[in-house]
Amino acid sequence: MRNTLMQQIYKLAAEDAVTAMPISTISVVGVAAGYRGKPVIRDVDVEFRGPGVHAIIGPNGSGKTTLLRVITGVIRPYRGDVLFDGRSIHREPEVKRLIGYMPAEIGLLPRLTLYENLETYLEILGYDRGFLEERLEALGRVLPLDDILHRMVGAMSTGQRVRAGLVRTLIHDPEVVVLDEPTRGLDIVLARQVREMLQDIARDRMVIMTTHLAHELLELSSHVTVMKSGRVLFSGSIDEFRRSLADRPVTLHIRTATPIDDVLENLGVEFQRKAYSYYIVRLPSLNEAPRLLTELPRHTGILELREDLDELVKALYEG
Ligand SMILES: Nc1ncnc2c1ncn2[C@@H]1O[C@H](COP(=O)(O)OP(=O)(O)OP(=O)(O)O)[C@@H](O)[C@H]1O
Repeated sequence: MRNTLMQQIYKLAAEDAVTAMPISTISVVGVAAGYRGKPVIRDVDVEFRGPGVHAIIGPNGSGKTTLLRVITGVIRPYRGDVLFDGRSIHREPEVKRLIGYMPAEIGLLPRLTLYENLETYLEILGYDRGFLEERLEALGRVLPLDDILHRMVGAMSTGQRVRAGLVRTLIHDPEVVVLDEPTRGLDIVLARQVREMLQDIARDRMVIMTTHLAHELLELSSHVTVMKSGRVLFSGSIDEFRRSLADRPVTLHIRTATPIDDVLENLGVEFQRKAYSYYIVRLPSLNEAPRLLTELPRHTGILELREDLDELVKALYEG
């Protein structure tokens, strides 16, 4: 087994949290929600069951973030409810303590240090300072905190801010971890580290996250929920989703450190070189992506990778 960061964190968490019981089911029941009285999600019925990564995908503006906000109790639905093993997050506020939520904007106050953010956050949740020190000691044994703990959040680099955001998200040892595009804006190496952490967390806990990246979806997720125009179009296992994608082509935009024409030729994929080391690769099916993305780093650095998951989802559900 890999001795990664999160395995260690969760070993510690298991020692700390003797009484914690994993949440086995989150049920979103008949939810309509939105802003200023206007619903942006409607008739949403979906269930997240068991440990693993539950990905929510869908085009921009389809309501993914709004759904996460309803699940985490940040906004109240106009209709319906969200039940954590039968307990309503909207009617029983203590249920919120079971969740660690990292919004797309990370959710830290920029004028405070990480430490001050953590103090404020735990105070809101009703924990005392002793608990903060205890958890920091546990997390600090495995997650580098020295360079970020007393740094003002507004002065952090993107990678530091995401690391700080994860510390804040995990500080109260949550049963359910909810993340809005956690790898957005990260370089390839850091994004991979974050994915490894999430995989480890998801061994025994529920992780619910949004993504726009097809390869991230296939690499990480056990379950997928597809949203479009505020409604859920599909919710099921990654295997069911893969089967529905089996014959769909996908286009990847890849920038590499050095040219890789011969590597791509050997892999037998269709490609166009647009500039010195910028390629457009057309795969016959999205299921081919993991093979390609495992092979390429053996030959050169990948500087940038984009795939149009939205386009794929659109093609799937409109055509
Ligand atoms: N705070 C807000 N106030 C008013 N409208 C909002 C607010 N947040 C989101 N919306 C609107 O709700 C709709 C759904 O947005 P949401 O952010 O949930 O979608 P999304 O699927 O997460 O999009 P993206 O992929 O771009 O992050 C959009 O039309 C958006 O403009």
